[in-house]
Amino acid sequence: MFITDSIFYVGVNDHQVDLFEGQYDVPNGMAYNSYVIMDEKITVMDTVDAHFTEEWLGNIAKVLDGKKPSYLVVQHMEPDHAANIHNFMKAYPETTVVANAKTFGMMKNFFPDMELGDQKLEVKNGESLSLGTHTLTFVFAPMVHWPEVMVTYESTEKVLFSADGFGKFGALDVEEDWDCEARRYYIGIVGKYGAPVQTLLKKAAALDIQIICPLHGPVLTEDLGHYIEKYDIWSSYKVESEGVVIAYASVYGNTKKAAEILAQKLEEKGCPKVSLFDLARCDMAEAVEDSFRYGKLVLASLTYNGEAFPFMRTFVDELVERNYQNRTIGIIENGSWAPMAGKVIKAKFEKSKNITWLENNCTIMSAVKDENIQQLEAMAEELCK
Ligand SMILES: Cc1cc2nc3c(=O)[nH]c(=O)nc-3n(C[C@H](O)[C@H](O)[C@H](O)COP(=O)(O)O)c2cc1C
Repeated sequence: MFITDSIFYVGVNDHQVDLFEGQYDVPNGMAYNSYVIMDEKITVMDTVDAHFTEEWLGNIAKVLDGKKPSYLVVQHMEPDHAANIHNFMKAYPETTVVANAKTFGMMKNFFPDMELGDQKLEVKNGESLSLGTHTLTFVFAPMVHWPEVMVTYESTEKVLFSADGFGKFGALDVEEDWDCEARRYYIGIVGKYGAPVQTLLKKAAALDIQIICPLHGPVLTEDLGHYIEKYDIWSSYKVESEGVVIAYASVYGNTKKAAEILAQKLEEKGCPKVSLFDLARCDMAEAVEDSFRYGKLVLASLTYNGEAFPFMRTFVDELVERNYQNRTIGIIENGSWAPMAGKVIKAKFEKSKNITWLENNCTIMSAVKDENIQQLEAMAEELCK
Protein backbone atom coordinates (compact mmCIF):
# COMPACT_ATOMS: atom_id res chain seq x y z
CA MET A 1 0.00 0.00 0.00
CA PHE A 2 1.35 3.42 -1.01
CA ILE A 3 1.45 6.26 1.49
CA THR A 4 3.47 8.35 -0.93
CA ASP A 5 5.44 7.34 -4.05
CA SER A 6 8.29 6.17 -1.85
CA ILE A 7 6.71 5.34 1.54
CA PHE A 8 4.85 2.04 1.83
CA TYR A 9 2.60 0.53 4.47
CA VAL A 10 3.74 -2.97 5.52
CA GLY A 11 1.74 -3.41 8.75
CA VAL A 12 -0.78 -6.11 9.68
CA ASN A 13 -4.33 -6.41 11.02
CA ASP A 14 -4.98 -8.52 14.12
CA HIS A 15 -8.47 -9.97 14.51
CA GLN A 16 -7.36 -12.71 16.88
CA VAL A 17 -6.34 -10.58 19.85
CA ASP A 18 -8.80 -11.06 22.73
CA LEU A 19 -7.60 -8.24 24.98
CA PHE A 20 -5.17 -5.62 23.70
CA GLU A 21 -2.40 -4.88 26.22
CA GLY A 22 -3.97 -7.52 28.44
CA GLN A 23 -7.10 -5.52 29.25
CA TYR A 24 -8.72 -3.60 26.39
CA ASP A 25 -11.60 -5.06 24.38
CA VAL A 26 -10.97 -4.45 20.71
CA PRO A 27 -14.18 -5.49 18.92
CA ASN A 28 -12.76 -4.38 15.57
CA GLY A 29 -9.31 -5.85 16.16
CA MET A 30 -6.03 -4.00 16.13
CA ALA A 31 -3.51 -2.82 13.55
CA TYR A 32 0.25 -2.98 14.07
CA ASN A 33 1.69 -0.52 11.59
CA SER A 34 5.10 -0.61 10.01
CA TYR A 35 6.44 1.32 7.02
CA VAL A 36 9.16 1.05 4.41
CA ILE A 37 10.85 4.16 2.99
CA MET A 38 12.35 3.42 -0.42
CA ASP A 39 15.49 5.48 -1.03
CA GLU A 40 19.24 4.97 -1.52
CA LYS A 41 19.22 3.70 2.04
CA ILE A 42 16.02 1.68 2.32
CA THR A 43 14.56 2.05 5.80
CA VAL A 44 11.99 0.01 7.70
CA MET A 45 10.09 1.84 10.45
CA ASP A 46 9.40 -0.48 13.41
CA THR A 47 8.28 -4.12 13.42
CA VAL A 48 4.96 -5.76 14.46
CA ASP A 49 3.47 -8.12 17.06
CA ALA A 50 5.00 -11.60 17.52
CA HIS A 51 2.00 -13.37 15.98
CA PHE A 52 2.49 -11.79 12.56
CA THR A 53 6.16 -12.39 11.73
CA GLU A 54 5.63 -14.19 8.42
CA GLU A 55 2.92 -11.85 7.14
CA TRP A 56 4.97 -8.78 8.00
CA LEU A 57 8.21 -10.13 6.49
CA GLY A 58 6.17 -11.09 3.40
CA ASN A 59 4.81 -7.52 3.12
CA ILE A 60 8.33 -6.13 3.36
CA ALA A 61 9.74 -8.60 0.80
CA LYS A 62 7.07 -7.53 -1.71
CA VAL A 63 7.99 -3.86 -1.36
CA LEU A 64 11.72 -4.53 -1.42
CA ASP A 65 11.42 -6.66 -4.56
CA GLY A 66 14.85 -8.21 -4.03
CA LYS A 67 16.55 -5.08 -2.67
CA LYS A 68 18.14 -4.98 0.77
CA PRO A 69 17.22 -2.60 3.59
CA SER A 70 19.92 -0.42 5.12
CA TYR A 71 18.16 0.59 8.32
CA LEU A 72 15.55 -0.62 10.80
CA VAL A 73 14.37 2.32 12.92
CA VAL A 74 12.99 1.31 16.34
CA GLN A 75 10.88 4.06 17.87
CA HIS A 76 9.28 2.09 20.69
CA MET A 77 10.23 -1.18 22.41
CA GLU A 78 6.77 -2.35 23.43
CA PRO A 79 6.40 -5.87 22.02
CA ASP A 80 3.35 -5.10 19.85
CA HIS A 81 5.85 -3.15 17.72
CA ALA A 82 9.26 -4.49 18.61
CA ALA A 83 8.70 -8.27 18.88
CA ASN A 84 10.20 -8.98 15.46
CA ILE A 85 13.50 -7.10 15.67
CA HIS A 86 15.53 -10.29 16.02
CA ASN A 87 13.53 -12.08 13.31
CA PHE A 88 14.08 -9.12 10.99
CA MET A 89 17.82 -9.17 11.66
CA LYS A 90 17.91 -12.89 10.86
CA ALA A 91 16.13 -12.23 7.55
CA TYR A 92 18.23 -9.15 6.69
CA PRO A 93 21.48 -9.57 8.65
CA GLU A 94 23.24 -6.63 6.97
CA THR A 95 20.76 -4.06 8.29
CA THR A 96 21.80 -1.41 10.82
CA VAL A 97 19.37 -0.88 13.70
CA VAL A 98 18.71 2.82 14.41
CA ALA A 99 17.54 3.66 17.94
CA ASN A 100 18.39 5.72 21.00
CA ALA A 101 20.47 4.63 23.99
CA LYS A 102 17.45 3.74 26.15
CA THR A 103 15.99 1.66 23.34
CA PHE A 104 19.22 -0.26 22.85
CA GLY A 105 19.29 -0.93 26.61
CA MET A 106 15.79 -2.39 26.49
CA MET A 107 16.56 -4.32 23.30
CA LYS A 108 19.33 -6.20 25.08
CA ASN A 109 16.86 -7.29 27.75
CA PHE A 110 14.17 -8.34 25.29
CA PHE A 111 16.62 -10.10 22.94
CA PRO A 112 19.54 -11.37 25.06
CA ASP A 113 20.70 -13.67 22.21
CA MET A 114 20.77 -10.99 19.52
CA GLU A 115 24.26 -9.71 18.71
CA LEU A 116 24.17 -6.49 16.73
CA GLY A 117 27.94 -5.84 16.83
CA ASP A 118 28.61 -2.67 14.86
CA GLN A 119 25.19 -2.78 13.19
CA LYS A 120 23.92 -0.26 15.70
CA LEU A 121 23.40 3.41 15.04
CA GLU A 122 22.66 5.20 18.29
CA VAL A 123 20.90 8.51 17.68
CA LYS A 124 20.57 11.54 19.91
CA ASN A 125 17.52 13.77 20.35
CA GLY A 126 17.22 16.08 17.33
CA GLU A 127 19.80 14.17 15.26
CA SER A 128 19.16 13.65 11.55
CA LEU A 129 19.92 10.75 9.23
CA SER A 130 20.00 11.12 5.46
CA LEU A 131 18.60 8.22 3.44
CA GLY A 132 19.34 9.86 0.08
CA THR A 133 16.32 11.93 -0.89
CA HIS A 134 14.65 11.58 2.48
CA THR A 135 15.99 12.87 5.79
CA LEU A 136 14.84 11.51 9.14
CA THR A 137 15.04 13.62 12.29
CA PHE A 138 14.55 11.84 15.60
CA VAL A 139 12.57 13.64 18.28
CA PHE A 140 12.58 11.98 21.69
CA ALA A 141 9.18 11.66 23.36
CA PRO A 142 9.98 10.17 26.78
CA MET A 143 6.90 8.82 28.63
CA VAL A 144 4.61 8.98 25.65
CA HIS A 145 4.09 6.38 27.09
CA TRP A 146 7.35 4.50 27.69
CA PRO A 147 10.68 6.20 28.51
CA GLU A 148 12.55 5.23 25.31
CA VAL A 149 9.89 6.45 22.85
CA MET A 150 10.94 8.69 19.99
CA VAL A 151 9.04 9.94 16.97
CA THR A 152 10.60 10.55 13.58
CA TYR A 153 10.07 13.44 11.18
CA GLU A 154 10.78 12.97 7.50
CA SER A 155 11.31 16.46 6.10
CA THR A 156 11.18 15.89 2.32
CA GLU A 157 7.65 14.49 2.26
CA LYS A 158 6.73 16.12 5.60
CA VAL A 159 5.76 12.89 7.32
CA LEU A 160 5.62 12.43 11.08
CA PHE A 161 6.11 8.84 12.19
CA SER A 162 4.37 9.33 15.52
CA ALA A 163 4.96 6.01 17.37
CA ASP A 164 1.90 5.29 19.58
CA GLY A 165 0.81 8.94 19.32
CA PHE A 166 -2.33 9.39 17.19
CA GLY A 167 -2.97 5.66 17.40
CA LYS A 168 -6.35 4.01 17.88
CA PHE A 169 -7.94 0.65 18.53
CA GLY A 170 -9.33 -1.17 15.48
CA ALA A 171 -7.85 -2.98 12.49
CA LEU A 172 -7.50 -1.08 9.22
CA ASP A 173 -9.88 -3.34 7.27
CA VAL A 174 -12.81 -2.11 9.40
CA GLU A 175 -14.34 1.33 8.79
CA GLU A 176 -15.12 3.23 11.98
CA ASP A 177 -15.08 6.69 13.48
CA TRP A 178 -11.58 7.82 14.50
CA ASP A 179 -12.44 9.98 17.51
CA CYS A 180 -14.15 7.36 19.68
CA GLU A 181 -11.63 4.56 19.43
CA ALA A 182 -8.68 6.95 19.39
CA ARG A 183 -10.00 8.56 22.58
CA ARG A 184 -10.54 5.22 24.31
CA TYR A 185 -7.00 4.22 23.26
CA TYR A 186 -5.47 7.53 24.33
CA ILE A 187 -7.24 7.84 27.69
CA GLY A 188 -6.66 4.18 28.52
CA ILE A 189 -3.05 3.83 27.49
CA VAL A 190 -1.50 7.30 27.39
CA GLY A 191 -3.95 9.24 29.61
CA LYS A 192 -1.63 9.38 32.62
CA TYR A 193 1.06 11.12 30.56
CA GLY A 194 -0.63 14.41 29.63
CA ALA A 195 2.42 16.56 30.42
CA PRO A 196 4.87 14.63 28.18
CA VAL A 197 2.26 14.64 25.38
CA GLN A 198 1.93 18.42 25.72
CA THR A 199 5.73 18.71 25.42
CA LEU A 200 5.67 16.59 22.27
CA LEU A 201 2.81 18.61 20.75
CA LYS A 202 4.84 21.78 21.27
CA LYS A 203 7.80 20.21 19.45
CA ALA A 204 5.48 19.00 16.68
CA ALA A 205 3.98 22.47 16.27
CA ALA A 206 7.33 23.66 14.93
CA LEU A 207 7.23 21.10 12.10
CA ASP A 208 5.36 21.29 8.78
CA ILE A 209 3.45 17.99 8.95
CA GLN A 210 1.38 16.77 5.97
CA ILE A 211 1.02 13.10 6.92
CA ILE A 212 0.97 11.32 10.29
CA CYS A 213 2.01 7.66 10.28
CA PRO A 214 1.18 6.16 13.70
CA LEU A 215 1.93 2.64 14.91
CA HIS A 216 -1.80 1.83 15.31
CA GLY A 217 -4.81 3.03 13.35
CA PRO A 218 -5.05 4.76 10.00
CA VAL A 219 -2.45 6.95 8.37
CA LEU A 220 -3.74 10.50 8.74
CA THR A 221 -3.50 12.64 5.62
CA GLU A 222 -6.30 15.20 5.85
CA ASP A 223 -7.63 17.65 8.40
CA LEU A 224 -4.63 17.08 10.68
CA GLY A 225 -5.70 20.05 12.79
CA HIS A 226 -8.68 18.01 14.02
CA TYR A 227 -6.50 15.21 15.40
CA ILE A 228 -3.96 17.60 16.88
CA GLU A 229 -6.74 19.57 18.57
CA LYS A 230 -8.15 16.37 20.10
CA TYR A 231 -4.71 15.45 21.41
CA ASP A 232 -4.31 18.93 22.87
CA ILE A 233 -7.67 18.65 24.69
CA TRP A 234 -7.03 15.14 25.97
CA SER A 235 -3.48 15.79 27.12
CA SER A 236 -4.40 19.00 28.92
CA TYR A 237 -7.33 17.27 30.71
CA LYS A 238 -9.79 19.84 29.38
CA VAL A 239 -13.50 19.06 29.11
CA GLU A 240 -14.13 17.95 25.53
CA SER A 241 -17.97 17.90 25.49
CA GLU A 242 -20.76 19.01 27.79
CA GLY A 243 -22.50 16.13 29.54
CA VAL A 244 -22.79 13.97 32.65
CA VAL A 245 -21.45 10.46 33.21
CA ILE A 246 -23.26 8.38 35.83
CA ALA A 247 -21.26 5.30 36.84
CA TYR A 248 -22.94 2.94 39.27
CA ALA A 249 -22.25 -0.24 41.22
CA SER A 250 -25.27 -2.06 42.63
CA VAL A 251 -25.96 -5.59 43.90
CA TYR A 252 -29.71 -5.59 44.60
CA GLY A 253 -30.76 -2.83 42.24
CA ASN A 254 -31.51 0.05 44.63
CA THR A 255 -28.43 2.13 43.76
CA LYS A 256 -29.01 1.31 40.11
CA LYS A 257 -32.57 2.63 40.43
CA ALA A 258 -31.32 5.92 41.88
CA ALA A 259 -28.76 6.25 39.06
CA GLU A 260 -31.49 5.68 36.49
CA ILE A 261 -33.81 8.21 38.14
CA LEU A 262 -31.03 10.79 38.05
CA ALA A 263 -30.33 10.01 34.38
CA GLN A 264 -34.00 10.49 33.54
CA LYS A 265 -34.17 13.77 35.42
CA LEU A 266 -31.06 15.06 33.64
CA GLU A 267 -32.51 14.13 30.27
CA GLU A 268 -35.82 15.82 31.13
CA LYS A 269 -33.91 18.97 32.01
CA GLY A 270 -32.20 18.94 28.61
CA CYS A 271 -28.71 17.86 29.69
CA PRO A 272 -26.81 17.63 26.36
CA LYS A 273 -25.56 14.09 27.05
CA VAL A 274 -26.12 11.55 29.82
CA SER A 275 -23.88 8.49 29.77
CA LEU A 276 -24.91 5.72 32.18
CA PHE A 277 -22.57 2.84 33.08
CA ASP A 278 -23.10 -0.30 35.16
CA LEU A 279 -19.51 -0.73 36.27
CA ALA A 280 -19.84 -4.47 36.84
CA ARG A 281 -21.03 -5.11 33.30
CA CYS A 282 -19.81 -2.37 30.98
CA ASP A 283 -16.48 -2.01 29.23
CA MET A 284 -14.79 -0.04 31.99
CA ALA A 285 -12.41 1.55 29.46
CA GLU A 286 -15.47 3.22 27.89
CA ALA A 287 -16.64 4.50 31.25
CA VAL A 288 -13.14 5.89 31.86
CA GLU A 289 -13.05 7.39 28.35
CA ASP A 290 -16.40 9.15 28.82
CA SER A 291 -15.44 10.41 32.28
CA PHE A 292 -12.52 12.24 30.66
CA ARG A 293 -14.62 13.37 27.72
CA TYR A 294 -17.42 15.02 29.72
CA GLY A 295 -17.16 17.58 32.48
CA LYS A 296 -19.39 16.07 35.16
CA LEU A 297 -19.43 12.70 36.84
CA VAL A 298 -21.75 11.04 39.34
CA LEU A 299 -20.43 8.03 41.23
CA ALA A 300 -23.13 5.78 42.71
CA SER A 301 -22.19 2.82 44.91
CA LEU A 302 -23.55 0.61 47.62
CA THR A 303 -21.46 0.37 50.76
CA TYR A 304 -19.68 -2.97 50.90
CA ASN A 305 -17.80 -4.03 54.03
CA GLY A 306 -17.22 -0.39 54.97
CA GLU A 307 -15.91 0.42 51.48
CA ALA A 308 -17.25 1.19 48.03
CA PHE A 309 -18.17 -1.85 45.91
CA PRO A 310 -15.06 -3.45 44.29
CA PHE A 311 -15.93 -2.37 40.69
CA MET A 312 -16.34 1.22 41.93
CA ARG A 313 -12.99 1.08 43.71
CA THR A 314 -11.31 -0.15 40.54
CA PHE A 315 -13.05 2.52 38.48
CA VAL A 316 -11.99 5.35 40.77
CA ASP A 317 -8.42 4.01 40.78
CA GLU A 318 -8.48 4.01 36.97
CA LEU A 319 -9.51 7.67 36.98
CA VAL A 320 -7.10 8.84 39.65
CA GLU A 321 -4.07 7.08 38.17
CA ARG A 322 -4.78 8.86 34.85
CA ASN A 323 -4.69 12.26 36.59
CA TYR A 324 -8.44 12.85 36.56
CA GLN A 325 -8.90 16.59 37.13
CA ASN A 326 -10.82 19.76 36.20
CA ARG A 327 -14.16 18.00 36.69
CA THR A 328 -17.28 18.15 38.91
CA ILE A 329 -18.22 15.01 40.86
CA GLY A 330 -21.41 14.08 42.71
CA ILE A 331 -22.10 11.07 44.94
CA ILE A 332 -24.96 8.63 45.37
CA GLU A 333 -24.24 6.23 48.22
CA ASN A 334 -26.26 3.40 49.69
CA GLY A 335 -25.99 1.28 52.84
CA SER A 336 -28.23 -0.74 55.12
CA TRP A 337 -26.63 0.28 58.42
CA ALA A 338 -23.72 2.71 57.96
CA PRO A 339 -23.42 4.13 54.43
CA MET A 340 -19.73 5.00 53.85
CA ALA A 341 -19.23 4.67 50.11
CA GLY A 342 -19.29 8.43 49.52
CA LYS A 343 -16.68 9.15 52.16
CA VAL A 344 -14.25 6.52 50.90
CA ILE A 345 -14.74 7.53 47.26
CA LYS A 346 -14.07 11.19 48.10
CA ALA A 347 -10.90 10.27 49.97
CA LYS A 348 -9.53 8.55 46.88
CA PHE A 349 -9.58 11.87 44.99
CA GLU A 350 -7.73 13.69 47.77
CA LYS A 351 -4.67 14.41 45.58
CA SER A 352 -6.61 15.05 42.37
CA LYS A 353 -6.38 18.60 41.02
CA ASN A 354 -9.29 20.95 40.58
CA ILE A 355 -12.18 18.68 41.55
CA THR A 356 -15.44 20.46 42.38
CA TRP A 357 -17.75 18.40 44.59
CA LEU A 358 -21.48 18.80 44.08
CA GLU A 359 -23.19 20.43 47.03
CA ASN A 360 -26.16 18.10 46.61
CA ASN A 361 -25.61 14.39 46.99
CA CYS A 362 -27.82 11.41 47.76
CA THR A 363 -27.62 8.98 50.68
CA ILE A 364 -29.94 5.98 50.49
CA MET A 365 -30.70 3.67 53.39
CA SER A 366 -31.37 0.42 51.47
CA ALA A 367 -34.31 1.42 49.24
CA VAL A 368 -34.95 4.65 47.32
CA LYS A 369 -37.51 6.80 49.19
CA ASP A 370 -39.19 10.16 48.60
CA GLU A 371 -36.43 12.05 50.36
CA ASN A 372 -33.94 10.40 47.97
CA ILE A 373 -35.99 11.43 44.96
CA GLN A 374 -35.78 15.00 46.27
CA GLN A 375 -32.01 14.66 46.71
CA LEU A 376 -31.73 13.37 43.14
CA GLU A 377 -33.85 16.27 41.89
CA ALA A 378 -31.51 18.71 43.63
CA MET A 379 -28.49 16.93 42.12
CA ALA A 380 -30.02 17.14 38.65
CA GLU A 381 -30.73 20.86 39.15
CA GLU A 382 -27.17 21.55 40.22
CA LEU A 383 -25.66 19.42 37.43
CA CYS A 384 -27.69 21.31 34.81
CA LYS A 385 -26.80 24.77 36.09
C1 LIG B 1 -21.33 -8.28 51.45
C2 LIG B 1 -22.07 -7.04 51.81
C3 LIG B 1 -21.47 -6.11 52.63
C4 LIG B 1 -22.14 -4.95 53.00
N1 LIG B 1 -21.52 -4.05 53.80
C5 LIG B 1 -22.20 -2.94 54.20
C6 LIG B 1 -21.61 -1.99 55.07
O1 LIG B 1 -20.45 -2.07 55.42
N2 LIG B 1 -22.36 -0.94 55.50
C7 LIG B 1 -23.66 -0.79 55.13
O2 LIG B 1 -24.30 0.18 55.54
N3 LIG B 1 -24.24 -1.67 54.28
C8 LIG B 1 -23.54 -2.73 53.80
N4 LIG B 1 -24.13 -3.64 52.96
C9 LIG B 1 -25.53 -3.43 52.58
C10 LIG B 1 -25.67 -2.74 51.23
O3 LIG B 1 -24.87 -1.63 51.13
C11 LIG B 1 -27.14 -2.33 51.13
O4 LIG B 1 -28.00 -3.44 51.26
C12 LIG B 1 -27.49 -1.55 49.89
O5 LIG B 1 -28.79 -1.07 49.98
C13 LIG B 1 -27.38 -2.39 48.62
O6 LIG B 1 -27.59 -1.56 47.52
P1 LIG B 1 -28.01 -2.17 46.12
O7 LIG B 1 -29.45 -2.55 46.20
O8 LIG B 1 -27.76 -1.08 45.15
O9 LIG B 1 -27.12 -3.34 45.87
C14 LIG B 1 -23.45 -4.75 52.54
C15 LIG B 1 -24.04 -5.65 51.68
C16 LIG B 1 -23.35 -6.77 51.28
C17 LIG B 1 -24.01 -7.72 50.32
